[in-house]
Amino acid sequence: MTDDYLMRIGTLIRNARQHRGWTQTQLAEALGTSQSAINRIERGGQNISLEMIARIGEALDSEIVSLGYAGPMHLRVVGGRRLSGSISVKTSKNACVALLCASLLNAGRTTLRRVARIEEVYRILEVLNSIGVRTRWVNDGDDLEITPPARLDLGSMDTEAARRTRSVIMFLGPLMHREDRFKIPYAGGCDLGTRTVEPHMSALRRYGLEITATGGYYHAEVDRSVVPTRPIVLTERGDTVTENALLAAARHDGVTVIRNASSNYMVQDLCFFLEQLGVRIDGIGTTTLTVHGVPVIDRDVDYSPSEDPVEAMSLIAAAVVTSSELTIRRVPIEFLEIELAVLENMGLDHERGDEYVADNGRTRLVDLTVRPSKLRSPIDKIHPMPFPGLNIDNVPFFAAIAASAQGGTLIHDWVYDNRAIYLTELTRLGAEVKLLDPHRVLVEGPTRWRPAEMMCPPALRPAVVVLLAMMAAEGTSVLRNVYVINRGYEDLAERLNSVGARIETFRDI
Ligand SMILES: CC(=O)N[C@H]1[C@@H](OP(=O)(O)OP(=O)(O)OC[C@H]2O[C@@H](n3ccc(=O)[nH]c3=O)[C@H](O)[C@@H]2O)O[C@H](CO)[C@@H](O)[C@@H]1O
Ligand SMILES: C=C(OP(=O)(O)O)C(=O)O
Repeated sequence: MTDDYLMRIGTLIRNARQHRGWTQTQLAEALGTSQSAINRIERGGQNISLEMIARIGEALDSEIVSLGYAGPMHLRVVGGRRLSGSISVKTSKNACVALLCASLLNAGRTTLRRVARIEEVYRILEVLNSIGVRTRWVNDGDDLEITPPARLDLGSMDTEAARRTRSVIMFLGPLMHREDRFKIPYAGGCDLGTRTVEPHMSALRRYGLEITATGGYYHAEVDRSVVPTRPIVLTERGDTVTENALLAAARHDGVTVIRNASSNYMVQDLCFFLEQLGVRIDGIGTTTLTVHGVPVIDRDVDYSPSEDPVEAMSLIAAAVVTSSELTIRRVPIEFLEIELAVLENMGLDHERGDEYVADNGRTRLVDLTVRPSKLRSPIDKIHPMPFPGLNIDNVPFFAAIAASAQGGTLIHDWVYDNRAIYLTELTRLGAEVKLLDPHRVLVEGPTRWRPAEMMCPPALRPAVVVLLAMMAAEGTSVLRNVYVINRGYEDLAERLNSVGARIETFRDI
């Protein structure tokens, strides 16, 4: 129990220190102690006095390191309120994590602008910091500066942080350029059922990377005599597998053709970033990418990842279920066109402003106003496809929207083994959601939402869907343990409150 308590305090201190952009040495200096003492404290290996906790809190100017903040975060939602005004979409989790991994390709300093301050980013930063990469938040904490060391200390990798994300799998591509042998922990993330890594292995094998998965680790060994002599054909058009293949190709001395590549938003952001690193890529936005690799990359670069289409979809769904008029700014329209076409057919009244370009200079954005509408169920089923299909991560939001519409909607989530089941949680808030089989739910609307007290489903998007339903339900609901939401959304409760929601954050002691 004591050990567990010390670990939790240690993690809070580490998070607060990284939030400030400080190294362990900087914090040690501020406290007049040694870096090794800070390291022990952060790992929960040292008894720590209340006075020391207070001093650390003061040094880091952090409310986080104060008593009463150690437990999991919960939300109390007073629902039935209309939203109004405007809210801006933040940069995407999935591009940010890919770019953080990609920064390992560069010996120079990488600056990423307006990086989403979300738990998934923090986990990858913890992993990067633990292996010796220096990262610091600059410009009032908006931007992130990343400088890798000449040699990584992979033996010290923070495996606990690594195991909490799926994204760590994208270390494979960059690390194979730096090490002949290395290991990374099995990738984790949401509980969505089995997620294969086989496509990653078969793509990277073409660069001589052999992986054996034993004892909770992927053990990787690189045979540098093996290089791709013909196009790499991905066995799945997956996002992170495409990114891994790109990361491998980026520093390969030659031209690689990647076929059946995902052309989804995070892949495009990664391509634009690689271009800044001097890697030429033909075919961005298509399923065939031709990468002209550069063996040594050493540049100070500055890149602005684009806005998150899934966050935009979440906000559209928030407006729909609460029957609100809401303007959503900075919507990456190219990645929401099918969703909007479906919603239009369901009767959604909305208006798009003129297009403008995102800070990456490439992605097209619009401001979108959603108005209260009488929706009817779609004639056909809702099902995702790799881009340019309806986004896989947007499917769960259609459950909440369908529950607000008149009639029955079939949602076919063929992609994940274990995600559709979480949509049945909406029944606890009054929706009629029937699980037909592990991949299909039938939603019968409209719903008279009612409040409930619930645990957060262990999957990001279904968890947000439950939160949205709570916002629609008149009365007070409680959603417990929302780490999974914070994994992908920055200050969601606070931002929704700024447009009229009433969501309070609280924690157990
Ligand atoms: C960090 C990151 O970017 N995560 C995203 C990425 O994860 P990521 O790219 O890691 O997704 P996975 O590789 O796990 O693919 C998701 C599921 O789709 C299946 N699959 C995928 C493509 C395909 O052509 N055929 C197929 O069957 C996979 O077997 C798996 O069951 O893509 C997912 C699908 O868009 C998103 O939910 C995640 O938010
Ligand atoms: C499933 C998701 O992400 P990840 O790949 O990070 O688990 C998601 O963003 O909905």
